[in-house]
Amino acid sequence: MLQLKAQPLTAEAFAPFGDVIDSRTADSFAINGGRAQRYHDLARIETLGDESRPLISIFISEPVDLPLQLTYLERHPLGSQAFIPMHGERFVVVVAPKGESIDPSEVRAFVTDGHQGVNYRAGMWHGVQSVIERRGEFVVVDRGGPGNNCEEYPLELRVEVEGVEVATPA
Ligand SMILES: NC(=O)N[C@@H](O)C(=O)O
Ligand code: NI
Repeated sequence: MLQLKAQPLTAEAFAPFGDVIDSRTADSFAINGGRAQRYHDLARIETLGDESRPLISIFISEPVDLPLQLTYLERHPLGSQAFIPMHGERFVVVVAPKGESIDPSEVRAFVTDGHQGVNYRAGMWHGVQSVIERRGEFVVVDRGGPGNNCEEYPLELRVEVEGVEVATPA
């Protein structure tokens, strides 16, 4: 079993896998007469294939137990997938580079700080949404349309997250 320790998520470390969505590290410009700031174009949405279109959904997810145990990673070959927490929820992000197989030495694990969302590039291997500490509500932006857009790769993973309260049952 592959054992990993989640590292704090940064845009630089996550850059090979996608975008970190965070107003604190993004440029912005004034709109609405100066009453609001627009943090513009924070992630690249990919929707591939005929009749594809972007979807906006909401996930309400129970927290995972820690250490996080995964038995596979998945990918969406036809589109990107973004997760944006609605109430400051933290989550574990496990990723591996695109390809027809996964080299265990290239798997990376991160933990978000509650302000951050992520956007996985199309075809990027990742663990399923894994909110920690409490039930989470996320805006999800990904791809709809024909074709199989979810493939799994079996991989036994155990991810430790330091300094996290144990989730209390809902
Ligand atoms: N199944 C689904 O919509 N979600 C997964 O793709 C995930 O990454 O959590
Ligand atoms: Ni996914």
